[in-house]
Amino acid sequence: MWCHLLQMTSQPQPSQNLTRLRHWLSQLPTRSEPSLLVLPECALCFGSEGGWASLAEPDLKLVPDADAPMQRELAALAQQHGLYLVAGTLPIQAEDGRAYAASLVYGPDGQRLGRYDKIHLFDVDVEDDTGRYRESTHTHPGAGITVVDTPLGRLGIAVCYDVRFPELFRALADAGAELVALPAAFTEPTGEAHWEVLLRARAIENQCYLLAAGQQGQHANGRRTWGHSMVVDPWGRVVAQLAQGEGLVSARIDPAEMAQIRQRLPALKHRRLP
Ligand SMILES: O=C(O)CNC(=O)[C@H](CS)NC(=O)CCC(=O)C(=O)O
Repeated sequence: MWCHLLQMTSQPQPSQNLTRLRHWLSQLPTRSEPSLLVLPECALCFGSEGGWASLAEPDLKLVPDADAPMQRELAALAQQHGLYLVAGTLPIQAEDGRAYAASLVYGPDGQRLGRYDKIHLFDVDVEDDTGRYRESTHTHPGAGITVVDTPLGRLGIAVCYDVRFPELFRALADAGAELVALPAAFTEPTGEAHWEVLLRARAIENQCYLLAAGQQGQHANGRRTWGHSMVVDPWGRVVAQLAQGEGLVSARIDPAEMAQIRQRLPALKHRRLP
């Protein structure tokens, strides 16, 4: 079975980004078995000053007749292309005027299979042109983990800065995750220093696939993102990668190989601390 990552250079307006997304979906190989596609963080609306919370939609599962064009379009695209889709993140309204950074998962019939809200928010000072990141001013943190069963295996979700918190990935592994999708928008300096090491460490220590789809390039607000979207296998090998530019990254998922790694090196069973 195949998984695909889409690396994007998303802009503030959903319509522009949807055009790019439709283009890349048309480039996907047609296969008889369903595949999985992971989009980057903020795939449909990236870096609009104050725009994030104003674009926020009600959760369509909770308010089925809501005006929620992004959620309706993503569900329709998953169905049209017969994909399991991890739709990056999009803003879902929070009670306090901020928005959750929600990563929604759709099945090939367009049904929504899960929602994960980014838990760890990027309130960090970085040595780049932006300098000061304070994600929590417009984003409400999530509070719980999410796993979804797919034909490729049990899929956990984490978002971007979450990759620095190994306890989240251990909780996903404890919940049976065999693949973890990671929509991201890493900064250039932190990406260059840490991105690949963090991804490979999370894959090795939890003996799972890491499916990390990043933003890359220059965005409307002047930010530059690191890209290097990659699939890491449970042995920690980078099996597919796109350093720069928009595009698809594809890799085969091999559940039998993962089972063999877990059997021969049963570190997850050798844990002695709680
Ligand atoms: O705000 C937006 O428009 C899109 N969201 C992001 O870019 C998010 C929050 S600012 N970025 C990260 O979490 C970077 C993490 C990172 O770079 C690291 O952990 O080193």
